[in-house]
Amino acid sequence: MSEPTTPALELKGLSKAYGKFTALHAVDLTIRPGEIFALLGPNGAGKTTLIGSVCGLVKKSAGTMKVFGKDLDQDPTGPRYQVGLVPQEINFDPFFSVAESLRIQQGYYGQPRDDARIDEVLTALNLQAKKDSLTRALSGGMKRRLLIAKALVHKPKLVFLDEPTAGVDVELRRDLWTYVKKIASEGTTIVLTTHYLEEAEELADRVGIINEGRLLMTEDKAALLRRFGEKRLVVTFAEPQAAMPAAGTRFSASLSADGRTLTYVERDNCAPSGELLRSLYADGLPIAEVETRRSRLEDVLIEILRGRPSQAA
Ligand SMILES: Nc1ncnc2c1ncn2[C@@H]1O[C@H](COP(=O)(O)OP(=O)(O)OP(=O)(O)O)[C@@H](O)[C@H]1O
Repeated sequence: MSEPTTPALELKGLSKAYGKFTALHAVDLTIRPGEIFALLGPNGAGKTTLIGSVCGLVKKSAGTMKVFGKDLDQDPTGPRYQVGLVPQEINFDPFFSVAESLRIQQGYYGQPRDDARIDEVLTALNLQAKKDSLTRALSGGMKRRLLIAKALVHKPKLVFLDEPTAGVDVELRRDLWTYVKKIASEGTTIVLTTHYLEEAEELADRVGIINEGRLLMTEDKAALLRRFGEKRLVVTFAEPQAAMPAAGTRFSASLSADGRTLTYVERDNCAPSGELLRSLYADGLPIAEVETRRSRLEDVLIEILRGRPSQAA
């Protein structure tokens, strides 16, 4: 049996009320060290409130929060030195240069000046050429790169990325994905919120779904896609079929009203769609086009938020 490891983050009954409005309802969440966890949910679900509570930007109403086993009520500052946050909003002093603002950040986290680390982060985020520019002279995308550099320069062990690639170009998205994977492989724990589900699909080991302040589920991404996902085979015939072909009946496929397309939904424990296709060819049906489509995280999330998963657990 493996040794129990101390979670990177442990939330128990975390609640937040803004006046009469409850933004977080007793959230329990454990993040394992070294994992990339994507917290997904619609606008206003409570993602930023959760992250803000851990980072000390939001005052929780109830519950406990532990970072690497240390209770933030008992020590609100020490454990937070191990945390980095990429906030949604750009928040730096426009009068410092890029390098200066990173040096200040190192000092703020009680670290000695480390120019090599600054260079490393700037290179990883493709910002090296702007090292001596004033931050106010950066473009929007470059500002976002700097925001990420600032969150990482003190080598945090737990990093929150709150919509890190909102409104940025494809190149930064790719750079960031590569860098996030690299630091995760070196042991950094990442909690990510994103509305780009492709981003969660690319990066996350595990996914949590939050809605209206309630954590609905947490699950390994691959298992979630297997459990709720489906594969769809759509066959278009060159000539309309008057009735469902025999093979389609055997596989419980469906035929469109105009007889032109046959659709087969393949789920776990179903016969593979390749078998149906082979039967259709063997029966000499006039197949013009074949298309397959696998559920993406986006499809799964929509189903779960609608409260009617495409397949029961
Ligand atoms: N300072 C505040 N005062 C009152 N209500 C607030 C405050 N901050 C957040 N809220 C409310 O709390 C709820 C959760 O907001 P939060 O910013 O955590 O959502 P989110 O999941 O991060 O959304 P988004 O995806 O849009 O960033 C929202 O209904 C929001 O209006």
